[in-house]
Amino acid sequence: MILQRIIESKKQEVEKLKRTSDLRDMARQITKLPPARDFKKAIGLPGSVSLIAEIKKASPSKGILCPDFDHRRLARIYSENGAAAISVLTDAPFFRGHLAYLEEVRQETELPLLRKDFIMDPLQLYQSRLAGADAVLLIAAVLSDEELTQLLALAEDLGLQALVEVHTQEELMRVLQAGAEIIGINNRNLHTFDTDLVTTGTLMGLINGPGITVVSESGIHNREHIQFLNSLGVHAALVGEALVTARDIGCKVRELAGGGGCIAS
Ligand SMILES: O=C(O)c1ccccc1NCC(=O)[C@H](O)[C@H](O)COP(=O)(O)O
Repeated sequence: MILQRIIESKKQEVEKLKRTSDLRDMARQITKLPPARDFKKAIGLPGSVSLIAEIKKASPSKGILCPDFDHRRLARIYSENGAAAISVLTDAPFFRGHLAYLEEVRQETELPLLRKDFIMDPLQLYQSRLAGADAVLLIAAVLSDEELTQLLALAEDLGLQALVEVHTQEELMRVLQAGAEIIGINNRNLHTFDTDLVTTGTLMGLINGPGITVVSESGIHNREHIQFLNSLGVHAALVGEALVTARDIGCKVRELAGGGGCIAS
């Protein structure tokens, strides 16, 4: 499965990073930073679906999505047209992202920023906060219960919020048990890469605790999809491909964020 290949590559990347990083110095630098922005609050407005707009150059399933990719420009367009938060893919080998994109996007917008990567080690949380992230993605499928609990606690200590991603009922039960408060339901089947919003419909029905913010991720392309998610009570939609491949990106952001539509994009 692609996730296993990504994780093997990420483990090697993190081991290399550890050889050149001074965690204590990173922790010292973090104490000097202003507080992170409130990602959960920005995306959790009841009664509507907030847009988390993703800066995504490529994907393992589709290759290069955006040949004239410009992360700074995307951040400005997303901010000016009604996105509630921005997700920045920083994985290089599989998504052609870069940590520097996060730092540079931070200079373009005041919106909360999600670092989207494959986080499995505390060092990556320190690195994320220093690069300007307000929130990080934690993927239940690649973390044990113990790792998930530890990373959630450290993220909170560092002032980061965590979007915890699930694909199945079993993963959902694990992350609720671990105390996740922002849950991402990923509609992408990682074996086939097919997306189906029914995944959100199925898992959403199993979340009934108060204070949980739910994000539907992947395969969201148009206003009808957003309306369907709204009918389920989902708080936010995470969208990459439909935005970066749109002919008029600003229009597409407005269509998905509910601020007016666009024709033929
Ligand atoms: O995008 C992929 O092909 C992919 C493959 C394997 C693991 C993760 C993958 N995507 C990460 C994401 O979660 C998406 O970038 C995000 O949900 C936005 O999805 P989309 O709107 O469908 O680009």
